[in-house]
Amino acid sequence: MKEMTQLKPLIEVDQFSFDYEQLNEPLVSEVSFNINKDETVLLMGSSGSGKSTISLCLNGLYPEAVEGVASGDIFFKGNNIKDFEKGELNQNVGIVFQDPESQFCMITVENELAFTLENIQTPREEIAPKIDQVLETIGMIDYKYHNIHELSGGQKQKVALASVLLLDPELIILDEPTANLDPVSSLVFVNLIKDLKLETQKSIFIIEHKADDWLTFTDRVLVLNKQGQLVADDSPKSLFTTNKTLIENEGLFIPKVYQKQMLQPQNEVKNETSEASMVINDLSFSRKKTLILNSINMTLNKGEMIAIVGENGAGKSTLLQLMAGILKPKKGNITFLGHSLQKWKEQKLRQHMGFVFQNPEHQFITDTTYDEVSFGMTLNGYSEDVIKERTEQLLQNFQLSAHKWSNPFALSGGQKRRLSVATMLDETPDLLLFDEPTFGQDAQTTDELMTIVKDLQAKGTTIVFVTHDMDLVDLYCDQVYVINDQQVAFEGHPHQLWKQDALLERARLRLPDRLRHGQEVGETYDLVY
Ligand SMILES: Nc1ncnc2c1ncn2[C@@H]1O[C@H](COP(=O)(O)OP(=O)(O)OP(=O)(O)O)[C@@H](O)[C@H]1O
Ligand SMILES: Nc1ncnc2c1ncn2[C@@H]1O[C@H](COP(=O)(O)OP(=O)(O)OP(=O)(O)O)[C@@H](O)[C@H]1O
Repeated sequence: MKEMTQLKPLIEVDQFSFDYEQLNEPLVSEVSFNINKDETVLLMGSSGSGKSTISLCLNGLYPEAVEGVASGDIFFKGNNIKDFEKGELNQNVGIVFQDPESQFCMITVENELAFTLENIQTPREEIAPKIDQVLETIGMIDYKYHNIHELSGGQKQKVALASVLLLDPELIILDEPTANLDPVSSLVFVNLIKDLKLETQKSIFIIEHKADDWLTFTDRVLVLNKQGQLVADDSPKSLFTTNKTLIENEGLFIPKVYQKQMLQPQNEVKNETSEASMVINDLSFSRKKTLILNSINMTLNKGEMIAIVGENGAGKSTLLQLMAGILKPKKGNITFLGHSLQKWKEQKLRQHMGFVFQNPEHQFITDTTYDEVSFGMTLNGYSEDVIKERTEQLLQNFQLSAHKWSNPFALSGGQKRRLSVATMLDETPDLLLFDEPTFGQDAQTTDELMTIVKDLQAKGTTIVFVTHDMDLVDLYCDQVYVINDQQVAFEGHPHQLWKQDALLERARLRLPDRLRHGQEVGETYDLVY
């Protein structure tokens, strides 16, 4: 497959369909589109519509790696990808997976990147400088010798990107690449891809639910509908102005610059009862002699919605795991419902407190979506009728009924996240701890998920979530904590936080959409690591 015709589109997808054997209906139906050299194409579609599946077909991983059947054709520079040798396409079409963890083969960051370079026969003497250069570019040089499994979610995502950059492919596919990045890292990342494209004329294919930051260099937007058909292939401007209804009907996010009216948060309301659900006193925690959290004090009141924010690696997930009793504090103590967390019996604690992991896969323990939701109720001895009724209801609320008998690991990224939340709601907990609750969701599922969470809050549940989504903080939270330099750098209502310019910058946060006045498409930021 050495001869490649330059004039053809880089990628040509012709009447392409895809069926998973486990699904009753075809997932992707007769989709046709091109990606030309030097083009940036954005693919949008509701959660579960088949976006990741298409991207994995573009670099030839699917259908071979799954129980699925494809029809139609995909061409790379005029050559059918079926005719490529194994691995040959990977160098030309690089992909950053939605779940970066599924991408790694080695233990340390350095070895992972060296492995990538060795696979493409990079001369030995070039390996070390190339690794240093790419780690500098993505702001991860300090983590060169770290174990990958000990990195935070955002740090893992950056390493996955570094790996693909080293391959230097002609087409880079990015499947929700900024989902785990803090707001400034996310913008830095987008600008990095933009510069890369300008300098090297690479083609970029992005899957994102929120298109905003990508618009300055997106040539075309494709929209996949819920039936797996391609219903739009247009410039962003034309699509988001003349075809807005289509986007709304598919439940997708309309970029801020094309919205007439932004959603407004509720007014600041003082919680009159102020009864504490959890109190954290002088909490410190270290990992491998590195201090992660230093003397944290927090009081989480009953029935409040509380966000924890901060840059990648700040210690947010660590703090949440300490609150859940999964990690034990080195110093200080945590009281939950008036009793020391350490004194709670595991089973009792789980009845009163729900915890949703950052990576939903870390939570799955059964073989079907149905069993995953009903597991807790079975353990707690509920009657079969009650279990069936509640499970069916939860599956319906989280748009998972059609996937009742699917293996949780075979769900789409967004579906996995919804399942991991549903499993915690078999009872109404006193405290619900979420690590990135809405990551990977489209506009409609974000809205539905937050409505469910708000209903729980109305019933008295205290909700704590870690997030990089400042709109979520702005719209829903009563209280926000900023973790910076191992400490609580801010505590208060989100409205107060948005006034703290210096802190926002230090903690790599951005204002929510509604407050970014006068910042048109093309917003640039003074971006330095
Ligand atoms: N199992 C582990 N062993 C050692 N260090 C770890 C481990 N897990 C995380 N860390 C380190 O602890 C620090 C805090 O990680 P944590 O996951 O709490 O950050 P975070 O604020 O949730 O980040 P993100 O926004 O990227 O998810 C990071 O520097 C990370 O590299
Ligand atoms: N390996 C698999 N086996 C069976 N079904 C699968 C498999 N992978 C994905 N699916 C199903 O195919 C559908 C599309 O999944 P895909 O990951 O392509 O969606 P997506 O549009 O990327 O969604 P999201 O925005 O939530 O990431 C989902 O309903 C999912 O359950």
